[in-house]
Amino acid sequence: MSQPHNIPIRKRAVVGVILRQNCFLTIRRSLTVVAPGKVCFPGGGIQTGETEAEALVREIQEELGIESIAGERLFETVTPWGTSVAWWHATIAEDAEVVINLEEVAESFWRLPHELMRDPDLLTSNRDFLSAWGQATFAIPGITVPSDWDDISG
Ligand SMILES: Nc1nc2c([nH]c(=O)n2[C@@H]2O[C@H](COP(=O)(O)OP(=O)(O)OP(=O)(O)O)[C@@H](O)[C@H]2O)c(=O)[nH]1
Repeated sequence: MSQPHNIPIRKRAVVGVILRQNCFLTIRRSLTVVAPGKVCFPGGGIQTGETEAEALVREIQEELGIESIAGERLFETVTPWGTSVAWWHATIAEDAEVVINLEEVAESFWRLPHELMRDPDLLTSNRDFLSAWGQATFAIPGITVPSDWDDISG
């Protein structure tokens, strides 16, 4: 765990870290969901009886209309509002075409790490996730930390 555990866990969620040519697949949340307009990875709450990997694949399908394969569990955090978030690497077909679900997602885009880090709309927890990656707390398959990461994240 990356954070102290004095926060009671009220909910469990999973998010998908998907890469293509050094870019992360990211979404801008729709204006009708929690944290409207914020930028983050696809993901959502884990339903009763679901494994994290099952929830991951379901959420990516629901939000982006693409099939994915759950890879490695990378990291775990607890948000200040009591959501335990499991961060998973996931893969999609090279030619997979994203079709966003407009009820949940306003837009999706591929972002280089520094572009994401500098986005003022990035969810704070995602900035923390990228910082931890930059400090080699965990590795993400298929991408290495940019050599100028300290300048980017500082
Ligand atoms: N989707 C998503 N949620 C994230 C990310 N990072 C992060 O801390 N979260 C947290 O994980 C939780 C689940 O996100 P969510 O709001 O999309 O899920 P939800 O249960 O409302 O939606 P759902 O109805 O699709 O399950 C929220 O507390 C959210 O703040 C991220 O990159 N993507």
